[in-house]
Order: sequence, then structure tokens, then C-alpha cells
Amino acid sequence: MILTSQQIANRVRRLGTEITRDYQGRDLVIIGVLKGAATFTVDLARAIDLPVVMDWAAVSTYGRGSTAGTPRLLKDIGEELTGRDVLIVEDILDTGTTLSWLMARLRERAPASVNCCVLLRKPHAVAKPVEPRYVGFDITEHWVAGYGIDYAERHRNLGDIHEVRLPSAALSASSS
Ligand SMILES: O=P(O)(O)OC[C@H]1O[C@H](OP(=O)(O)OP(=O)(O)O)[C@H](O)[C@@H]1O
Ligand SMILES: Nc1nc2[nH]cnc2c(=O)[nH]1
Repeated sequence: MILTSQQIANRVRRLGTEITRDYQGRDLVIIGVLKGAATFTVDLARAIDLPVVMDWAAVSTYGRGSTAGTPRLLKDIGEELTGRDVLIVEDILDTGTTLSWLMARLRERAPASVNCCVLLRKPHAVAKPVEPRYVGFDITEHWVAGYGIDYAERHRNLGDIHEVRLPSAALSASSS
């Protein structure tokens, strides 16, 4: 599996159009989740034709799914959220541990709404149910890297999204 930079750009443009339509007249705060969603968040924000506010959060999650420990906020946002419309932007929804925890924490701050936009949704997003309002692509459970997403902290700078072939950790080079 490979998602080319062109496929990603086309999808991001359409997501931006949808978000522009859905948030007309609202006070939209976009929160990108570091580090994986940094590239996607910036591209998505540029595809939205509204005066959005951008902020960043970082969450550390040890273990996933039923074995997950409690996630921790490594970096909090600076924006006040009371009465505002929050859109969390994530690169991957896998078990849902990260997003379900972050959405619950942000809801405690009395925003008008909290939704999320994920670029990639994996099939096992069931451990902690999360219903993203926007999804870029539904993908298989294979490990992926590129377009901000890492393999062992590397490859975030690739323009395409590649499948990582374990255990060699070679990146897929062609569509299949
Ligand atoms: O749905 P989940 O099972 O919680 O998995 C999804 C999370 O895992 C990855 O983050 P990671 O912890 O690798 O950090 P990073 O964004 O800094 O790469 C990804 O960026 C999501 O945040
Ligand atoms: N980097 C990376 N993190 C993940 N977290 C859950 N799935 C993935 C993946 O495919 N790649």
C-alpha cells in the first residue's frame, strides 16, 4: 500500500472544503496532535477558507488498547476553549486510546463542540470507540510511515505514505 503525495493532497483539499462548509460562522480552533499530525494539520489548515486558530498538543501513550496505561499530556494547548468549536487533527486512529483520552480532556474545558479529523483510520479502532467527523482514508492494519508519520522517529519527511515491511522495516516502493 502506498498513498502518493498527490492522492493525499487531493483528499486534504476535499476535507478542507467540507470543513469550510461545516464551520461557517463558527469560532474554529484546530488542534494538531504532535508529532505525527504536524504535516497534515498545516496542509489541512491551508485548505480551509476560514479564519481558523491553530494550536498544538502532544500526548504520550504507553501501551495501546486493553493494555494501555493512562495517556499523559506532554504539551498542553495555550488557547482558552470555552464556547469555541474544537477540531482535533490526528494522523492515525488505531486503537483510539490517544484520541478518546484527548477528546475527553478537552471536553472538560466547556467548548461548544469537540470533533476530530483523522487522516488514516485503521480497522481496529474499537478498543476505545471514537467517531471522527472526518476521515481521510480507511487503511489496513499495516504499519505506515511518511507525511509526518514516523518509523522509529524517522521518515516523517517523506511526501508519500508507505507501508513499513517488518521486520526489515523496508518501506514499500510501489503501489500494490
Ligand atoms: O489510536 P492509537 O492506538 O492511540 O494510535 C494512534 C496514535 O499513535 C501515533 O502516535 P505516537 O504515539 O506514535 O506519537 P507521534 O505522533 O509523536 O509519532 C499516532 O500519531 C497517533 O497519535
Ligand atoms: N508511526 C505509526 N504509528 C502508529 N500508531 C498506530 N499505527 C501506527 C502506524 O502505522 N505508524
